[in-house]
Amino acid sequence: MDSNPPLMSTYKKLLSSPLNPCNDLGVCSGEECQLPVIDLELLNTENAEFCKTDIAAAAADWGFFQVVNHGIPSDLLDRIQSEQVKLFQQPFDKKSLEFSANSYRWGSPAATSVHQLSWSEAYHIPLNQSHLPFKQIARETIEELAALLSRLASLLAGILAERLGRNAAYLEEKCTNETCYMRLNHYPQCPIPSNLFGLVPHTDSDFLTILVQDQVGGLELMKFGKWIPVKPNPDALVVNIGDLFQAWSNGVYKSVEHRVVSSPHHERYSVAFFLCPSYDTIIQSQETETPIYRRFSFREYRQQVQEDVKLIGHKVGLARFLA
Ligand SMILES: O=C(O)CCC(=O)C(=O)O
Ligand SMILES: [Fe+2]
Repeated sequence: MDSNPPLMSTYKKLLSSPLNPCNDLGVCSGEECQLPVIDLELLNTENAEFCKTDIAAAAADWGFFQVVNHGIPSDLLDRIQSEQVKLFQQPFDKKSLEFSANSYRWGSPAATSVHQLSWSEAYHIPLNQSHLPFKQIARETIEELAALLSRLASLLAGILAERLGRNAAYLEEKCTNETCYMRLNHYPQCPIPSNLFGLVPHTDSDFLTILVQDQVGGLELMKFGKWIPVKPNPDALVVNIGDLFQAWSNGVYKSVEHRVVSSPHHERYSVAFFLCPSYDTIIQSQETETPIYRRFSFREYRQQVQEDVKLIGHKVGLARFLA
């Protein structure tokens, strides 16, 4: 019994349509880049202030950076990886029958063009649930990782807030398990020779995201108008700024577009942690600044994103919230 979702048969028509050539996705052949690497151990030394400055500079220049000495034990990362393999290796029928559309996604249900097609499957794990939507994965492993990533995300968000001269405790107070979530991603090997998207280009609708990825590669980010592949670093986690931080920082920190390109040779796994505030949190820049964006609540933002995806097939994001 096959464990991979029936992506090929479902999208056969779309993939063979001459109106939809899949060789023009702008898949990059550019050089892999080494994102800024921040050694978090420095926060415990007399160089802590330099380290914080580097974090804020990376968030402003790149919107993406890597962290090493991040405090997540490597054996926990190994454990989550093998749990994830076990979970996705279950027969597809079981995965699709057992889990609601809210907790399991495969492909791109609404895709009408290859540009909207994601060659992947994913589990959504809200942290406010006392039970996981599935029994097949060790709950303790997920909870252990979620707790550590949540602490790390708060630490980084606090530093980024402080560097803006804003109250560092504010984000900690607003971003609780009530709305934060994790996503387990699986990108099956893709037999189409001209690579398709594993995950379509997007920005994240949160304050910041922490990504645990394996060594396969495929993540790319937009910089200087070009797609740049991120070289996996076995010791590092990838951090990226989301839309809410871009708005809250009045454009200082950048929510950068990113995507995953599928591989014809390897499958790939990743885990993402999304730092989100409670739904009624108001996102606004400091009063002393001329705002780029109008003030909005996280609830309003999420609803608008969902509405846009439903009505026009993609997220518009912050461009809808200009002042
Ligand atoms: O798997 C990856 O490398 C990126 C995942 C991602 O961007 C997301 O889940 O929002
Ligand atoms: Fe993302």
